[in-house]
Amino acid sequence: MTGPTGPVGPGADRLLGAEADGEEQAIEAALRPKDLGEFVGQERVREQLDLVLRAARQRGATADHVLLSGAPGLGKTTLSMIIAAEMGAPIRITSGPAIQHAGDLAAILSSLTEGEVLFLDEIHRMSRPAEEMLYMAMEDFRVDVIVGKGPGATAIPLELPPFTLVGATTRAGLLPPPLRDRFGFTGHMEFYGAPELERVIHRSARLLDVEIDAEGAIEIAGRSRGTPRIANRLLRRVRDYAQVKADGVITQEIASRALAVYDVDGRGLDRLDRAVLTALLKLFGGGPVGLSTLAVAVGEERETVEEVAEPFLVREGLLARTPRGRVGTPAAWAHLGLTPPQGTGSGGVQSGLFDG
Ligand SMILES: Nc1ncnc2c1ncn2[C@@H]1O[C@H](COP(=O)(O)OP(=O)(O)OP(=O)(O)O)[C@@H](O)[C@H]1O
Repeated sequence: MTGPTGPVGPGADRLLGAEADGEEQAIEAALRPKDLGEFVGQERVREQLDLVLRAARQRGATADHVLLSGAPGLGKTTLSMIIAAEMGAPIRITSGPAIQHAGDLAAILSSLTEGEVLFLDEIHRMSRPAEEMLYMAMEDFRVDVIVGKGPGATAIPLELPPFTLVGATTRAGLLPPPLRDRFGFTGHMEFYGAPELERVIHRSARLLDVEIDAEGAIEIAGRSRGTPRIANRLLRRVRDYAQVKADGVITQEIASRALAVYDVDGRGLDRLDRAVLTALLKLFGGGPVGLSTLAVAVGEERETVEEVAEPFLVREGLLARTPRGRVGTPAAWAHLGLTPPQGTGSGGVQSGLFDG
């Protein structure tokens, strides 16, 4: 289907998606800061975590369990690896969706060594029985392994070595309170400001052996949606452009030209984001319009519009979710250089349709 700005399609370019794909993971590994000193930004979490880890080291104890919450690509995996490195401990990495049965978790827990860090990504997506096993493991370093079925089933207690669980979630609110309460420390990762993203970009450029000037880094940082993973990804695409179309050096002009080729606009919106906004403003006069209608208009699934495009548009103050549907804000009209019709569209915003 064709949207108001041309075909977007289910495979719409997600250069700005915050998830990492397979190939990217290897590059990310090379760009990961190795200790707290190298980790850019997140001052509060860094300072608090530094205290937690230092105190544990001084006591010669295993660090308390740590919960990290925040959007994808903000550095939760990186921080879990830093925790292990700072504690001089090995790390085991798994994720909630990979643990479907309590037995899967028992197998992992029983093979941990003393002091080991277990990183459990997307911890909110673990199955219920596994979650209940985790409660006991976190608190008492013990699990009950159930042998047999029905009335003849018996629980065999299994002692575990002390370990540090680092749980990561994009939605701390989705965690059941008994699980949340068992973490000794919770760090909430915020989106990064432009100066921090510039530091991430300069650091990555050094590691990738790419020459970039201050303005070039500012240009990329401004389009990175507050997310280091996206900043690193844009840097690599701009590097390609600089290498093929210029002398390899990234300046403001090169970054700007490159990102125009990749359809990333000055504010960090990509094709899908702009298609959604354009449909909302041009076809529906700024709304309110239902999510399903908006999705059909841009030729995407409801979920794609809701989960991929909208969070950033809402965060940027360009789109509002109201009880009567989606509404384009005055900032959206301004961003696309359009004039709102009199008395409708963004008028909905002024007449108090916001739901919060
Ligand atoms: N504070 C930081 N300083 C420098 N680089 C960072 C920082 N945070 C993240 N990065 C870089 O961003 C990329 C993504 O980080 P990471 O994989 O840790 O994110 P994440 O929050 O675990 O994402 P997800 O939840 O999607 O797995 C990595 O390449 C990492 O090097």
